[in-house]
Amino acid sequence: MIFGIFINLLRFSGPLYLIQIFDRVISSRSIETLVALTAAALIALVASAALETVRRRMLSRWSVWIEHQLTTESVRAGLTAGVANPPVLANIEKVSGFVERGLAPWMDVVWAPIFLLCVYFIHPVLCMIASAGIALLIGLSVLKDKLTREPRQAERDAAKQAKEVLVSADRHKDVVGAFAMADAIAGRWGKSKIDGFLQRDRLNARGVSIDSAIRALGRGFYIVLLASGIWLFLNNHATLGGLFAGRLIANFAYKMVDKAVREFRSLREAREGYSKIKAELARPASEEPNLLPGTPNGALNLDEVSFKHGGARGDLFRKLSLSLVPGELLLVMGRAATGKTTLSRLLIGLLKPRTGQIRLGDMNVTRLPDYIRAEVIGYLPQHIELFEGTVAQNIARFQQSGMDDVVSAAKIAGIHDSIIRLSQGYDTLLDDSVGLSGSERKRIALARALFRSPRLIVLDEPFANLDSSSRRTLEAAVKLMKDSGCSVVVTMSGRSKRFLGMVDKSLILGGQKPEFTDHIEVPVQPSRPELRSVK
Ligand SMILES: Nc1ncnc2c1ncn2[C@@H]1O[C@H](COP(=O)(O)OP(=O)(O)OP(=O)(O)O)[C@@H](O)[C@H]1O
Repeated sequence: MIFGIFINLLRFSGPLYLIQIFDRVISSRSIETLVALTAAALIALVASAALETVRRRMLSRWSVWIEHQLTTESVRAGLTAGVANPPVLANIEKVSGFVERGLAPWMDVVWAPIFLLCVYFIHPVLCMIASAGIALLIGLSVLKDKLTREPRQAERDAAKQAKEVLVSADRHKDVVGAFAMADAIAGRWGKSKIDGFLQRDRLNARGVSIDSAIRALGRGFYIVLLASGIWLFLNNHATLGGLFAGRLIANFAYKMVDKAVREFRSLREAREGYSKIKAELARPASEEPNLLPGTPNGALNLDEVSFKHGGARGDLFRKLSLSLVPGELLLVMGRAATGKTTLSRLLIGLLKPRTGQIRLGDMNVTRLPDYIRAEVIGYLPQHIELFEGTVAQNIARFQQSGMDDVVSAAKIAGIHDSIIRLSQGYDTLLDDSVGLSGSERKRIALARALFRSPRLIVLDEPFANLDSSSRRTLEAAVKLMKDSGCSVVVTMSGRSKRFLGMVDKSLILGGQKPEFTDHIEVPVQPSRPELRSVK
């Protein structure tokens, strides 16, 4: 704003120069005055340009600073909450974009009334014409914003939909190929694209006609102002210098308003974005982590844990209690959709129990800071996803790490030999060209779970789709983990007799007792969801 004061004060050098030239130099015919005035006007021009440059650089740096301060933290918070592209990012971009391009015109526009007041002192008629022109300009711009808002949003939605169709097709390209779905998907994409074109056409139809009216208004404003100035001059109501200076100042005011209203949409979007960011930042911070000195051991305790999925009618688990001492293995069995994955996600702290507590050692798992949780809990999800990056980066979870930890995890997971046979060994990039089998990918994911010897490891359906040799490797890995004092939770919907020899405790979900547990006495929990637990 301070820069704006000087930049706008310097603008008066032009009108003052005109008044002096027309009303003084022409009558006095003084060349010295002409040279001195011209030099002063040029100096003012250079000073104004320099100030404008500095102001722009400051605003652009400020905009980068805003993004830098907020985006990384927002992405981190979003990813922690399971959202890869949090909506707040778009709001941050709107605010920083406005600061870079729209803020200067909106700070300058407060000068428009001051300029109009100066025109009034030159002649009230000029001021009235200028004010009428500016009022018309504002009216047309508000109308344009109103008429184009809806088709603009519809066009954005259609473009987003078209993009999502392609992203989803890319993610499931095997299915697309196997079921010859290319035509159907191209059709869906084309429909969204055509919707987008139609909306853009509506947008253009409305926007273009108002834009033409605004352009015509600008030219008309120039002509009417000149004509009325000449009329005033001819009737001796204004001097020639006053006429040109008045026109120039009125033009400044009009241009300022014009620039500001062009940024009207970005001002509105930035304001909305800013309120959303503020609301996001004002959310109560999550409860303080219950940090205690030392690393938790692998003792796992579930104390009357109940859980309900958002939108579900009843609890999936009700008052579930169990405990594991370090080195014990809990086998969680149950048919499809009985809650094995949900329980795994509760144990690793990704879901929060509705009531009750899950503790690892003395720490409440759901309140553990992410970086500690990642150190002490390993997880093998049911559906394996590896990231674009090298094998070593995937195992080390993209953390800075020595190769010793990576190789040791790969060895326990039984994948070391396969990795060193790859063209670049641990530095091989895991992209589509790497021919890894499903079980090899699973073992890399297992190595990622075992990286730096966690205290609790949760394996969700690790035996699904494994051949007998891979099963044996996995069983050996589980045994090694148990022997090192790590608590292990394994979910399973099938049977594995060999594996049962290692199980210390088991939990049956869904009330259906698998036949291979006949020798175990199973107490039945009466309330829904028919949870049974056994020792
Ligand atoms: N995000 C969610 N929102 C609402 N309900 C969910 C959600 N995730 C899972 N469910 C429901 O919770 C129940 C348990 O699902 P879960 O995936 O935990 O079962 P599961 O035993 O692992 O199944 P499967 O063996 O088929 O993988 C199912 O009825 C499922 O529809």
